[in-house]
Amino acid sequence: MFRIAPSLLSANFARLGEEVSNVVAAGADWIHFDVMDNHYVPNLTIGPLVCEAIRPVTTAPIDVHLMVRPVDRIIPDFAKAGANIITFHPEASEHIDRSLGLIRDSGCQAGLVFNPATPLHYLDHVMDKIDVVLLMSVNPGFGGQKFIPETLNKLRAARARLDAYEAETGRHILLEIDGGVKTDNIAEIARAGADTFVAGSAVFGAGKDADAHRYDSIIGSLRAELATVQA
Ligand SMILES: O=C(CO)[C@@H](O)[C@H](O)COP(=O)(O)O
Repeated sequence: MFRIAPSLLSANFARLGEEVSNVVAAGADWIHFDVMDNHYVPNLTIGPLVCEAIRPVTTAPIDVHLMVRPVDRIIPDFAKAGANIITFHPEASEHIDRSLGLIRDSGCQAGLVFNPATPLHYLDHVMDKIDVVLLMSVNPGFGGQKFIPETLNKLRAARARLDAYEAETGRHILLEIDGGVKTDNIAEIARAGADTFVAGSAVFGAGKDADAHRYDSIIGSLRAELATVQA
């Protein structure tokens, strides 16, 4: 099963609730929520207050991607604000195992995020505490960047690793991709192993005026491309 997670980073912030309802009505599976701190990444976005504000608007899972350092003190705030999934960058955490535990203990699913040049070995020893692996296919901080093609090899390596883990334990870990996902590359990205697709500018760039019909059309096109791939 494939999941599409529009990234709010490219949404119209003046009409955020409406944007959330419209993309979910158009078939989005998750809402991707990018948290940037102007410290770990050179940009500043939204926090727990905004997460709390959109929570009543949808029952779709809110997928919080923390691009912040330090990580731990903000985790309980997002859990209280209604996040369902919380992911963070291992190099931004002092104690990766502890941060994953904090997320799980607060009732959310937990994941690690890998920048294009961050090695997958951060997964060693913590696989049992992970629900999602998120690979960045751009350097984090901004929407609208171009997909970095080398990410396809990294996806294949991550897929092999997660499949081997599932064969051994019976536990499925999601493999999410984020950055530069469009209708013309989503099928290739799925064939490389991703099952969950963050798309910011591809979705919201197509409907800056919060026109729900445009979201139907772009999410429909992304799904049509995915339908050509064996899940
Ligand atoms: O986390 C990030 C950027 O740091 C992403 O979620 C982007 O927001 C994806 O945007 P597009 O590349 O799809 O426009």
